[in-house]
Formats: sequence, structure tokens, C-alpha cells
Amino acid sequence: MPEAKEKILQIRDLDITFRTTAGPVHAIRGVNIDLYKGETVAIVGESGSGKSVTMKAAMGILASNATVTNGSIEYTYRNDGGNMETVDILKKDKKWIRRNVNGKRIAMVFQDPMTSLDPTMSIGKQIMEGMIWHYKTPKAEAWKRSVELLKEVGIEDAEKRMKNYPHQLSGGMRQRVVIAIALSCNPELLICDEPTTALDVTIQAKIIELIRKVQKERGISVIYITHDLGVVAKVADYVNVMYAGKIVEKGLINDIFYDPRHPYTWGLLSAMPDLETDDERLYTIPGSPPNLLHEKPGDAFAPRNKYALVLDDKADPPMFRISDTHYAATWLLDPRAPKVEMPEELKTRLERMKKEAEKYGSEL
Ligand SMILES: Nc1ncnc2c1ncn2[C@@H]1O[C@H](COP(=O)(O)OP(=O)(O)OP(=O)(O)O)[C@@H](O)[C@H]1O
Repeated sequence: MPEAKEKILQIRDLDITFRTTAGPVHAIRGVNIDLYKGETVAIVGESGSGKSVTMKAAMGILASNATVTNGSIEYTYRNDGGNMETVDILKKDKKWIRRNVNGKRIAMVFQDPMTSLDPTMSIGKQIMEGMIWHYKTPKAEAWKRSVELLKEVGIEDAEKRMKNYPHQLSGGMRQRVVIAIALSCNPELLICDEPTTALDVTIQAKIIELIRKVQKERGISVIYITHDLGVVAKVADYVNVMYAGKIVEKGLINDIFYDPRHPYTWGLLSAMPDLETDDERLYTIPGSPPNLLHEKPGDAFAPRNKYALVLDDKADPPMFRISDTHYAATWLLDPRAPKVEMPEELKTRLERMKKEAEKYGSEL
């Protein structure tokens, strides 16, 4: 972690509602996220928990039926004049965001490279496009830089590959190209939305390794959106666990993996495959996430939570402080609550993970 921490993104009290024919969907509820230069923040949670919507808001690319009803998304960056500037993305229009943020200072890597690449355009052209549009880079220069980028992301025969079309590449190579495109304008922040979900397991590890490498070499910040805690364990400095549009637990990677406090985090960790558990015995969190069309009072996780208290049906828990880095929104942390520990099986599993990490000399 860098010594003097420079904050580059600060999301505060973000509330987003979608207009739908069935009524308003309150998809994001009071989200706060901080991101510092060079760090990796993960947002983890089941499908529909609000991870992508939060990041789309940060990139100013929300769907047209979305309304931000509260909050701010402050982004601090070095402007074209070389000075540091802080803007609230929510107060900027689409044109400004397209010119100054999207693909330039903040770039995204999506789950499926096939949908983020244009099948009708050579990959060389697709990498050059951003440089030419954002920086008016001359074509010959953009070509040269694109070849270098392809090499940087580990593509051999880069000159030759420039002329290829996406369908001529394997899935792993396509995702490398997507990463090259994302890096083409020297972004300060990379948002990776399930960047490995569509890939084979062996390729997954290589893409994660690649993202780590470019992050380190370039000193950029990364936000990982994923439902896979295995990926989180490998990449993140800081973790936000999301449920039903709200962050329910946040902490440093070791806080979340070795001292989780929210029963939802317990569930996610118990459901994480590891070497010792076979698929048939793997835990799944009972029930399914709530329908956000019908907001109910109380804690949205209560119906799936075997540790729920009577109070959970009445009031949404606030964020309780566990340490300066670790917070969780569960009434179990209220001083009046009965003492409840994480399931014994999970405790054993986390201890095993800790021992393995110590053996291999990694943080996790
Ligand atoms: N354009 C939209 N109109 C209506 N509801 C939407 C729209 N986009 C997202 N939502 C709703 O917002 C909620 C959060 O969705 P989001 O895509 O952020 O979830 P997610 O955690 O990223 O899930 P996944 O892992 O499946 O991508 C969901 O309930 C989803 O149905």
C-alpha cells in the first residue's frame, strides 16, 4: 500500500432508483466507497446486489431509467493542464464525462470480451481508436503504441495480431486485447466487472495475474466487481460486501477473510469452493435475494439469516464499527445483542486458509 494515500474516488450516500413498468426499483441504498491511488478495492455480492449499477454510476453511464436520488461521486484526477482537480461526476453532463472520464481516465474491462469488442473491426483499429479520439494521437504513433500495448498484455506476434479480427483470437487473448484497449489512454482507474467469469479456470488465473502486473507497473487503482471470493482473495486490498443495494460489510482483506462479522459474509465465505470441499458438499446461502420492487422495513437479509433477531424485521441495522478499517451492518454487533459466533465449520475453514497462506508466504 502506498505511504501517502491519495484518494481518487469517493462515493457518498449513493441512492439510485430505476423507473420500471412495475414500479420504482430502489437498487442502490446509501453506498459509500473510497478508493486510493494504486489500491485494489473489490465489490462482492450475489447477482443483483448492485455492484454493476454502482460502478456504472461512477462512470456516468447509468441506464436512462435510473435516477440518482441522493449522494455524490467525487473523482480526483490530474487535468489536461497538469493540476489536480476534484469533480462530482453526478453533476457533470454526459458529453463532459465522455471527453474526460470514460475510456480516458477511467476504463472498464467487462465480463465477456466478445461483447465489448467490435467483431467488424480489426483489433489494431480498436486499440488505436481511444488514443486518436481522446488525444488526437497521429495514426502512425497510435499504431506503434498499440503494438507495444499488445506486447505489454502478453500477445505474441503483436504486429501481425494488429490486423486480426476478434473471432480469430481465443477467449483469453480477446480479454488481453480488451485490457490493452482499456490501458490505451493511460487510465488512472481500471474497473473490472467479472473480468474472468467467461474464461476457463487456467486462463482466469493468467488474466488476474496480468491485471495485477499492469496495475503494479503503472501504479493504477483497480475496482473489481465479482461474486467470486476466490478472485477477491487474490487481488484485493479492501473489500466491500454488497447485499440488496447496500454495503453490509467492509474491511481490509484480512478483516473480511479472517474476522468476518456479517452473516451474509459468513454465507459467501462458506459457499466459496476450496481444495478441501467437494462440490456436492458445498454450502449455498438459503433463499434468494429480495425483490427490490417491494421494499420492506428492517434488514433485507433477515429472511435468509438464521441468526436474525426480532429487531431485524423492524429496523435496518446501521454500520457498526469493529475497527478503524472494519465495519458491518448487522444488529449482531449491537452491544445488546446475544453473542453469536460464526459457524464452527467456517471457522475451521478460515483457519485452514490462514495456515495455507502463511505456508506460502502470502497475505491470504
Ligand atoms: N435498467 C434497469 N432497470 C431496472 N432495474 C435495473 C436496471 N439495471 C439494473 N437494475 C436492477 O438493479 C439491481 C442491481 O443490479 P446490478 O446489475 O448492479 O447487480 P450486480 O450485483 O452487478 O449483479 P450481476 O452480478 O448479475 O451483474 C438489480 O435488482 C437489477 O435488476
